[in-house]
Amino acid sequence: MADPAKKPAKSVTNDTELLEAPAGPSIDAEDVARFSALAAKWWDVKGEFAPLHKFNPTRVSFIRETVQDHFQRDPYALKPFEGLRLIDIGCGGGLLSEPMRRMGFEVTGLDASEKNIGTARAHAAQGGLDIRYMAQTVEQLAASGEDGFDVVLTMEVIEHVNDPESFLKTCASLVKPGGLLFVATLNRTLKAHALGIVAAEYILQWVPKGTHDWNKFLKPEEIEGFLSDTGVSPDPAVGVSYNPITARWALSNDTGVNYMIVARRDLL
Ligand SMILES: C[S@@+](CC[C@H](N)C(=O)[O-])C[C@H]1O[C@@H](n2cnc3c(N)ncnc32)[C@H](O)[C@@H]1O
Ligand SMILES: [Mg+2]
Repeated sequence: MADPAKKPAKSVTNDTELLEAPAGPSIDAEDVARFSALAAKWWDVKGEFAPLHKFNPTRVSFIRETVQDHFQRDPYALKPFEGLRLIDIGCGGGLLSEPMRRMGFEVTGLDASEKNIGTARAHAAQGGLDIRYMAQTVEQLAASGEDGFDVVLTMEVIEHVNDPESFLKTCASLVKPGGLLFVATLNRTLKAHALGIVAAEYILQWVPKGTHDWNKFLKPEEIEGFLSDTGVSPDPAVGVSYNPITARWALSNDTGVNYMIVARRDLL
């Protein structure tokens, strides 16, 4: 297995680690291979994906509250989202797909890495969760004539793709009339470089070195620009910040490091 700290070779054809990654305009094969190499670690709360586990409760409750308000669902229901279709694009090991299924959504989890999908499937089966997992690119799914989704999630993925604009436009095309798109990523600021890369990868070593490329981080206005002619309208970005004193993540007004954007498609 490749050492995730070391960048795999560039060539797609000469590296077996990379062969399993489907090709497509948004695929950064090197990046997908880095996640594949860690596939077994997705559910290790103390492993390489510890930060995702740590901020999962914050983003899951944000999604829950936003969807509840938007679709006027009962906040006290055990499974408030029954009857709604959700797709988790770049689902990795299913850290979001699973809580979404538990809240009643009919869930499709899609990832470019066959190995990640293998981990996600095995974990969902252990928990008795019925989730449709697919090792595909979003472009392949969109081209297959798939019906739209009430909720489209692409969380912590866009900073890992090539051609983020075409990737996001394809994601937006999957949102049904009246539906929602959630995008989460890191901002291209000096602060995000200091905290998201220098601190997280080198000082605290929360994630393997090389996990992120600062040049691929996006400013909220760039995401808004990509969405401008897609028919989905973005709300203002919401920050997600880490408090080093309480060691907790929370929503905040500071979009300078991690942030999420919700965009809405009008009903026909
Ligand atoms: C940081 S992980 C995020 C996982 C998950 N969304 C979460 O937040 O828990 C990024 C994931 O995106 C996947 N990925 C990268 N580029 C992709 C693409 N173009 N299409 C689909 N998945 C992609 C990787 O394989 C990896 O599993
Ligand atoms: Mg990331």
